[in-house]
Amino acid sequence: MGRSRRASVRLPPRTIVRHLRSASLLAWRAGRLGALAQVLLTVVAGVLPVAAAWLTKLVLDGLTGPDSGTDVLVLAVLLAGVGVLTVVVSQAKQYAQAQLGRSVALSASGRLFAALNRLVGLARFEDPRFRDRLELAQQSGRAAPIKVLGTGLGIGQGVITMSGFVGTLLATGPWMAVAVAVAAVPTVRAELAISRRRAQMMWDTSQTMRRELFYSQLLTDAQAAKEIRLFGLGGFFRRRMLKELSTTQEASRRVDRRELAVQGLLGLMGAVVAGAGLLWAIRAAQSGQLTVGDVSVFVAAVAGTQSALASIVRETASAHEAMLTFDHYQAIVTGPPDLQIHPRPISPEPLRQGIELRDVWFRYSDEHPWVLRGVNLTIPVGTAVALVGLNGAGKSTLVKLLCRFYDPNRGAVHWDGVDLRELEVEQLRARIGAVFQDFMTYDLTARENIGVGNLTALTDHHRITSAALAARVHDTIVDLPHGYETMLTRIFFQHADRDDPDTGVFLSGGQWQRVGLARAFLRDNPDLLILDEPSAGLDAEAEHDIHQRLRRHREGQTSVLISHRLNAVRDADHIAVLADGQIVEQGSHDSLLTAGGRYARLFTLQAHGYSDVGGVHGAADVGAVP
Ligand SMILES: Nc1ncnc2c1ncn2[C@@H]1O[C@H](COP(=O)(O)OP(=O)(O)OP(=O)(O)O)[C@@H](O)[C@H]1O
Repeated sequence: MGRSRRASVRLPPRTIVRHLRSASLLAWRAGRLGALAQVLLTVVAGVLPVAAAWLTKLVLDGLTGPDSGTDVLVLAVLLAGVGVLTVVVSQAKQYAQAQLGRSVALSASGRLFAALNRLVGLARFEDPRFRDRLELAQQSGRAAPIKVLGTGLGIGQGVITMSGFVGTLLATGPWMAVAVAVAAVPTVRAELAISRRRAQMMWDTSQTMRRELFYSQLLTDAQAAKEIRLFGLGGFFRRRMLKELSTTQEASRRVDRRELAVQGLLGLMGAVVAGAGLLWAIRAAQSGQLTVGDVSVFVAAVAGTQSALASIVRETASAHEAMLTFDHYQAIVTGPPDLQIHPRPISPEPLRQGIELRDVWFRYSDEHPWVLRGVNLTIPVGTAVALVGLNGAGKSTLVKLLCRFYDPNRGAVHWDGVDLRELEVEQLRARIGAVFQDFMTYDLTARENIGVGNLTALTDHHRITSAALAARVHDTIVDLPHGYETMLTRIFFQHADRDDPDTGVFLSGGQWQRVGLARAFLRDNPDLLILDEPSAGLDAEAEHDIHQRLRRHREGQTSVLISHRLNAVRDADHIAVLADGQIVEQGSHDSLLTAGGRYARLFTLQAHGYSDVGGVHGAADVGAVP
């Protein structure tokens, strides 16, 4: 944990005040009625202890004084009423707080995820510091506004109670009011220091917490279960998870211990002050200076002032801590865009000439090596361009730049001569259809798994089935227990349904791949079709079939195809070979074979591999070539 991580929890007072305002506004906008109810109940809750103390005094004085009569009974009934009201108000406050908490959680999560969706690129999601922030932001966005309101009201309640008791103290033993106030000064400092320490601890342990979460999710993940069992990794990951958990716990134990020591000392000091006051009050009562009722209200006033003051200090420290973590929420919600946003973005026109990469240099961050080093490539409209290269050559990175998930560090990608940075990014992506190597398998129905490829067609049965037919997965889907409405997961079902196949199914890897293809086909005639290893999980027959279909589907369309099976790319109009971050060869299949370079070597190697075993279609993985 570096120095920068430690420094980040200190906030200037101006920022704290700004966060306080934002958090209060968030709570207020989320539930005005709930917030008002809280304020009202807090005022009542603040007055009640003072009323109870005074009524007790009056009852005691009535009982022991000369004119005891029916008034005492009335006072006793009032005292009992205050007792009942205290319980009712406390319960009502709890309910109002929980209700407000729910509204704030809804509103805060809505804002946070809207901010995440505004990030158009991928870099932030891959930045560990951002992920740490996100983890804390999810907690603090929901908790901080409630805490701020709660602490604000808690302080208000404390002030009301304290004012009542301080008045009482001033009337009975004014020096006691001063002593209680002076004893509170170190408490304020200590509580604020502890709150800072706790916020620091949360930031310092955020990575450990994320790792613990990662291991615990891994141990419960259905997909990971296979390897974990085969390789006997259960104990290994469990130990790692427990280690991370105990590291986090150790850090929080250290803060708890310090808090315990500080609280103990402060409690001792408070007890000494209260004890001295009690002695004085008893002596004063013995000498006839105070009545029994006076002693009771004095003792209640000392205890009440101390506890109200302690609660004010605690609440202040808690608000301070909440603001330190709320900073992460604010940083994400009000953070700058991840990619450069053009002030007046152009709406991209249908592709007429082509896409061009001009001297594109790219690396994932300053700490990473260059992946692309001056790539120049033209993808003319209506042509199929294949990207070929060893594992890690940068093929997927290049297509991610075409979708503008990242911007090049140097050079530019042009869409009909316009830099992608000048185009409206959502509209650009609406013109691109893609199947990625690591496509998603959603825990949704078959229809939705295809429909997410184009939300306007989500409920259009005809379009969904056409896409499924094109990807040759329609027959598989209609054979499922509920056809297109079958859930392609079994993770959401109740225990009682676990043996019922109707509740959801698992697809094979190849079947999923076809669903992924159908998803891409749902985009009507995209201007650019990206196929990054679209057939890696298919059997030889299916692969051949899919490639035939893709060929037809691509016909006349602008497409970029990545495949390690060179047989699948030989029909492309143009083949570009990537190596060492550059295009080292390009041309048609025939011209590249004639040139006898890298492509020719790889193709011959694969072809030999197949002729050795008598195969015809497909080829071995280029990445396997040393
Ligand atoms: N998100 C990322 N952050 C940092 N480095 C990355 C990231 N994605 C890829 N890389 C690195 O960039 C390089 C190129 O990766 P890329 O996935 O583009 O290669 P590829 O040619 O598609 O490989 P493959 O054939 O194995 O799919 C690799 O060295 C990889 O480690």
